[in-house]
Amino acid sequence: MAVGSGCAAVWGCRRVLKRAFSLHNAHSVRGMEDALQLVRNVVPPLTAKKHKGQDGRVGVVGGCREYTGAPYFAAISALKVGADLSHVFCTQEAAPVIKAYSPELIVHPVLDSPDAVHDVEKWLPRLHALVVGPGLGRDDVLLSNVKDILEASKARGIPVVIDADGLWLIAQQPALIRGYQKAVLTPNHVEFSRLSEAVLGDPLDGQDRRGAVLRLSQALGNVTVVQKGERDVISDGEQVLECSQEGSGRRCGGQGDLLSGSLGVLVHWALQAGPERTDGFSPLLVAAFGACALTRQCSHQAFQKHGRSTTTTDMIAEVGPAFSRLFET
Ligand SMILES: NC(=O)C1=CN([C@@H]2O[C@H](COP(=O)(O)OP(=O)(O)OC[C@H]3O[C@@H](n4cnc5c(N)ncnc54)[C@H](O)[C@@H]3O)[C@@H](O)[C@H]2O)[C@@H](O)CC1
Ligand SMILES: Nc1ncnc2c1ncn2[C@@H]1O[C@H](COP(=O)(O)OP(=O)(O)OP(=O)(O)O)[C@@H](O)[C@H]1O
Ligand SMILES: [Mg+2]
Repeated sequence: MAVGSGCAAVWGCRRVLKRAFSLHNAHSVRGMEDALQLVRNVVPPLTAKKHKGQDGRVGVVGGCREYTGAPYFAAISALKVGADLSHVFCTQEAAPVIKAYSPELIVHPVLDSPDAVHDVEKWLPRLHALVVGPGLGRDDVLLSNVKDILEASKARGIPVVIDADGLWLIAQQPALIRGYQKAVLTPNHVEFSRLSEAVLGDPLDGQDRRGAVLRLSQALGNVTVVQKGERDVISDGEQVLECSQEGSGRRCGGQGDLLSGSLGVLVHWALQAGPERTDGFSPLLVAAFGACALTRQCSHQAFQKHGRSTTTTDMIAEVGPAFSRLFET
């Protein structure tokens, strides 16, 4: 079934997509293919008619004394996926380090300044999406600034991807994000348990990952949740998708940052395309599926070249070829 043209009814697509997206059963490749096609539907064409910035201006909020790699990975991934401009809002100390990694990023050393919230807020009208948390750390002053930045982003309707220490903040104050339908949370195993405990008071049920992700999303007022793992489980509180695109056995740090940065761009593209292009599925669900598939494909391709020595930098070098392979076929 070709989703889009060949799919007569949204409900037909839904039935296909609702089947487990596992490569271990006969329907799965077809299910994965259908979901990949939905992602293809939202990728904007490259034309001579566009101006710089139209395909995405993404901001990453993170980067402190300890962690400079994570915000770099997220921000450069956004650019490599196809954003036109990628900003990093980090602490003063982290800024020169991040700038030195890449001349392609716009780096603002503002997150620990007395006017941090104002300094970020003035950029918000120019941003299409914000990725909050990679390498943020857990300093109370920074977290308090980020809380206000999140409130300001919500007030402007800016889509937010929340990852890493941003999820630590949400676990302390779930109300910050509850009911905000333009938010996607991307917890790893430990971050998911922490959120689940904080929001539902549940210890994680490892047997029923789909149910656990669905329940967390519902309890947060249909915020989209991506639980990363052996399979990535994604839910908006109504649908559950699983992504089992082949990755690799390499679990080096930074892969989640690649995912959250990519997702920043894909969320913008999917929202811009709208539900008609995603056959009635939530654009954020489709964007999340795309970012998961892309990250895993990067891991797969990098591992084929570098084996055990694969690092996130090797994966980022695969973003272009992996994207073409998955979404430009
Ligand atoms: N190069 C860098 O600057 C990097 C910085 N990072 C940053 O490091 C900070 C802390 O992130 P962490 O992810 O370490 O979060 P946590 O500080 O919550 O630590 C999670 C711990 O759980 C462990 N863990 C992960 N998956 C697990 C699983 N499935 N089962 C059992 N244990 C598991 C990890 O080894 C880690 O020690 C964040 O700001 C993050 O963005 C990471 O993104 C990695 C790369
Ligand atoms: N056991 C696994 N098998 C295959 N892929 C996995 C496995 N665990 C995680 N992944 C993939 O690795 C990517 C990052 O997930 P991970 O759980 O490592 O995030 P993270 O801990 O937040 O990473 P980071 O080090 O960037 O913080 C995701 O695309 C996920 O699909
Ligand atoms: Mg992480």
